[in-house]
Amino acid sequence: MITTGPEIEVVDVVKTYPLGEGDVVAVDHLSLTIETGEFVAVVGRSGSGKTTLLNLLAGIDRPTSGIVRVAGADLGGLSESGLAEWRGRNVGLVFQFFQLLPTLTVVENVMLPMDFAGKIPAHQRRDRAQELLERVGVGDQAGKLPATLSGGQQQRAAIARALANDPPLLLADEPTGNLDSHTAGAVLEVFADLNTEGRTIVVVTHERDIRSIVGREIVLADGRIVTGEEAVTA
Ligand SMILES: Nc1ncnc2c1ncn2[C@@H]1O[C@H](COP(=O)(O)OP(=O)(O)OP(=O)(O)O)[C@@H](O)[C@H]1O
Repeated sequence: MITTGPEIEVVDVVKTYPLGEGDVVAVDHLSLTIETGEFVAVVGRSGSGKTTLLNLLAGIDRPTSGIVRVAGADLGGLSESGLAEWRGRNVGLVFQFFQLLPTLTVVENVMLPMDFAGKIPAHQRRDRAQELLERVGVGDQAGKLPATLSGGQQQRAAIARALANDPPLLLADEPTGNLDSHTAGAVLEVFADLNTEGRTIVVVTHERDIRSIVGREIVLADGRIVTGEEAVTA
């Protein structure tokens, strides 16, 4: 994982969504830097812009204005296909509702991003997928269909899938939002372990205990980063 400069650099980014009676400003002149190897939580009330920010970092959305540099790339300079290729190699995504393909077995779900990116040689993919599933504690579930797993097991499988192409950066949007508190804590521990291996991790979350796990909390309110008193009440 050789990188130069910070893993993430956001400079004066604005994201607006057109709405009938005027634009919604989801991200409002936001700048931030996240260094390689950081574990950061993005918190804030519903509608504060957390998911929008994460989607900008993943290159799923493009900013209305401003610069987004992630994992060595200026995302504004990439075409749609360039973005998809960059994402496949550099970013692992984890979502609230796991989004495993229901007709593929768990191990096949983990192999899928390897097939798309072509970064891992074909003959290594199944063994690598199995190893990743074992790494996150669900190696014994590899041959099953996702629907037969518990929520926590499905999220572990989704994390293994996010690691498929060994990305330097993991982005997770409410990864524990659909789990009970005990299971949520265990899943957050998986992220913490992956962070100690040097991976940069950004998690959007509503978890109250997140501060004891992550290195830094970024508090959003109305599309801006807030600090001090403002952050406490946000
Ligand atoms: N596709 C869209 N079209 C129009 N408005 C949108 C769109 N996506 C988000 N918004 C608006 O942008 C603002 C920020 O939304 P966002 O989903 O980023 O917030 P959030 O902090 O992730 O909220 P939550 O915690 O509820 O998921 C909100 O006012 C939302 O209604």
